[in-house]
Amino acid sequence: MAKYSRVSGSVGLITLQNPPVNALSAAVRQGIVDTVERALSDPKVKSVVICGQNGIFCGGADIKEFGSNMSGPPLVPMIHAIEAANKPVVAAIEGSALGGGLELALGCHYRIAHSKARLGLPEVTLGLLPAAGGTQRLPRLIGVPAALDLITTGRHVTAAEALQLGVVDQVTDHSTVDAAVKFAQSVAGKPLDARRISTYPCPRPSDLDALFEGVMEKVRQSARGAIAPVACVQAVRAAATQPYTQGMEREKELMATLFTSGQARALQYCFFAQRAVSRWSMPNGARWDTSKPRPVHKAAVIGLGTMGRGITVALAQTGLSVIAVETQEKQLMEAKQAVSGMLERGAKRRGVAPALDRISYSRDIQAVADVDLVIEAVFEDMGLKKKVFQQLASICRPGTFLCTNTSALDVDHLASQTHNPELVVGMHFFAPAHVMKLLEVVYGPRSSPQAVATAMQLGKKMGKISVAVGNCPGFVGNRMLKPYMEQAFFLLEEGATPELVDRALEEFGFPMGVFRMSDLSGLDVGWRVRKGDGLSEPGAPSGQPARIRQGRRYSPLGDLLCEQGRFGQKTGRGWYQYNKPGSRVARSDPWLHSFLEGYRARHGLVARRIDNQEVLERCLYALINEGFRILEDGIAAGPEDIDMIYVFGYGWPRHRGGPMFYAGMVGLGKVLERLEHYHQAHPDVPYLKPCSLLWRLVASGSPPLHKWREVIKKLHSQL
Ligand SMILES: CC/C=C\CC(=O)SCCNC(=O)CCNC(=O)[C@H](O)C(C)(C)COP(=O)(O)OP(=O)(O)OC[C@H]1O[C@@H](n2cnc3c(N)ncnc32)[C@H](O)[C@@H]1OP(=O)(O)O
Repeated sequence: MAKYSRVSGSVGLITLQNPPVNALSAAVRQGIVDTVERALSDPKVKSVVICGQNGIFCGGADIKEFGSNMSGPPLVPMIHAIEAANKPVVAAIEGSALGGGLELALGCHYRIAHSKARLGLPEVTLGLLPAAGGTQRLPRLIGVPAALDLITTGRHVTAAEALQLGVVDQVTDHSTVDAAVKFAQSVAGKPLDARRISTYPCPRPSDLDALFEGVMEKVRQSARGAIAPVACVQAVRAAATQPYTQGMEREKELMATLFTSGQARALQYCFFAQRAVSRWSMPNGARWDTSKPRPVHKAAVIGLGTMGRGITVALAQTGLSVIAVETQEKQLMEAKQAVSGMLERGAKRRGVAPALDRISYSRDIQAVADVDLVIEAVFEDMGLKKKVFQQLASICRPGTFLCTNTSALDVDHLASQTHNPELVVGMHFFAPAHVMKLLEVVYGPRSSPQAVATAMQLGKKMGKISVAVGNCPGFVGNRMLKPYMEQAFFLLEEGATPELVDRALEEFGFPMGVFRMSDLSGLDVGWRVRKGDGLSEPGAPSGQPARIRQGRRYSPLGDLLCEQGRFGQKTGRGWYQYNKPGSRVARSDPWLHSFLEGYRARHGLVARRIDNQEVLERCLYALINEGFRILEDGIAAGPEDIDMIYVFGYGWPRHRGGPMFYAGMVGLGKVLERLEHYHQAHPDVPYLKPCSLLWRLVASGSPPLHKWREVIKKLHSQL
């Protein structure tokens, strides 16, 4: 919808009305067409202002409409009609002008923005391109290199940057609509030919071919198989090399391919899933909309290793007062220096003052007595964490939330060390904690809804995608990683190399394959966990075959590498070799290959040819199967939670939507059939046995992902 009024005697004011972001739904587009026509045909109206209600200009096309049959007037002719108008049209930009919203503004003759407004063409993040003339008008207005940057990254720019680039004509700190109306009056009757961007020649850089080749190369590398960024470059190239009308044809043609692509569906799913996970629920019925968080002004971090330092930085940058505790003097001094460095670098990047004075450091845990919330981040050892929780329970004032940063340990067991287990939750950060977007908020059976709500809200304030999950070994992310890694090890035993497995996963879109990732995070991490689980020697009972543990197939390959001191990048050797300890460039290691050959010979294993498809099916379907078990167990409330954990914490390619979405795209029947096939071939690998929820979903006709919750609910009610 769009409201029309006449203001200051001669200015037609069109206000877009579609809360919350004034998206360009069919009704809004119809409203714009009607009100523009009305303004242009009213002889009293000499100029026009377009604005959005509630302080936001326009969040772009209505993404919800993309999945359905589009009706209503199309954007392109609507924007052309505005540009062709014989009265000046001014866009008054408050809040956001994004996607189709900015394209609408580019069709106007002038743009005035509030200083706090953000502008951008984020279509690429939805698997699309700015197909309402954005790829053709923006390069004509601001030049090819700047347009390529905005269109291929989708980044939002501030009003100040938009002014500097020439996207807007004026920035105001006051009422944007008042400024636009005044401006519209001042330009009434002035010639408009020079204000129609589509008529501008596109500035042609002298090194056009080199420029586009360079950008295409960069985009291909960072896109990891995503098609939209490549199409964006092709569309801008058309603007630089062809007349406007032909450029528009090219834009339309490229958009047609993207619009119906699986990648666009996946990315648009991610857009909504990212927002859906904040509407959390627990199996006991507690929910985001009925649980009130308590404000947190002062927090404490216990333990200033890598994780504790990152968490301290993230809290301070959020504006909280932080007490950072480390009992070892040397560690404390080192941590203080490291935290200050991180804060200074972050502040420099963001052009703000570093939040150094928000942190006070202490060696004495008693210093946390009056904080609202504590995040314990000591070494991942249950004995040590228990001791800290017992201390916290006696030191902290009543009502203090006690959170543990653990990647796998039993949150409920820690809660039982305190007098108030309802105040305890897990906050599983990902390294580096001040950079990584994911936070798993882990509730135990006794965690109160208020504790969960408070941790979720704190995560949001810290700029994290917070996902509430139940308590089980590994929670969601690491629990699913186990079968994935296990399959990768088995593939090595059967004839693959780390290079082959990693290449398949990287071509799929992961930034790093499983072995390169393992070298980065350190092989000793998993070794410690396996030892704790009694899997790795010497915990395993003597006399049992080397490749069987606890009655199931086991690969000791990772343990054997650790026994050789090959912990990955930090020791300069792991699944790959590195120039020196700490170096990041992985090189193939002949030692590893002959080690694998020797291992296979010792165990009577005959190497066979393994292709990319088998790598993907075995690693990914085993991981997905565990995802279904997690849903079945009620550890995650829905598939969106799992998908966002994998997209934001584990490098799952966003254009593939997350593991559960991917399973739906492949077809649940196919996933089931391949799991059955592999389980028959490897009956001693329980992770390959299709779980009952997957069977049930297939039996109920493989419903679309948004209907899975109904099937899960039925399953739970029958248990
Ligand atoms: C021919 C094709 C031409 C054009 C193509 C396009 O224009 S594609 C769309 C391009 N636009 C975008 O990508 C912008 C997406 N929106 C945002 O980035 C943010 O929502 C925004 C506008 C910066 C506001 O952020 P804020 O944090 O304030 O709110 P939130 O993100 O939680 O959104 C609030 C609710 O609005 C829904 N929503 C937002 N944008 C759209 C949209 N374009 N279409 C439909 N719905 C949108 C969002 O899902 C939230 O809904 P809720 O139910 O509350 O979760």
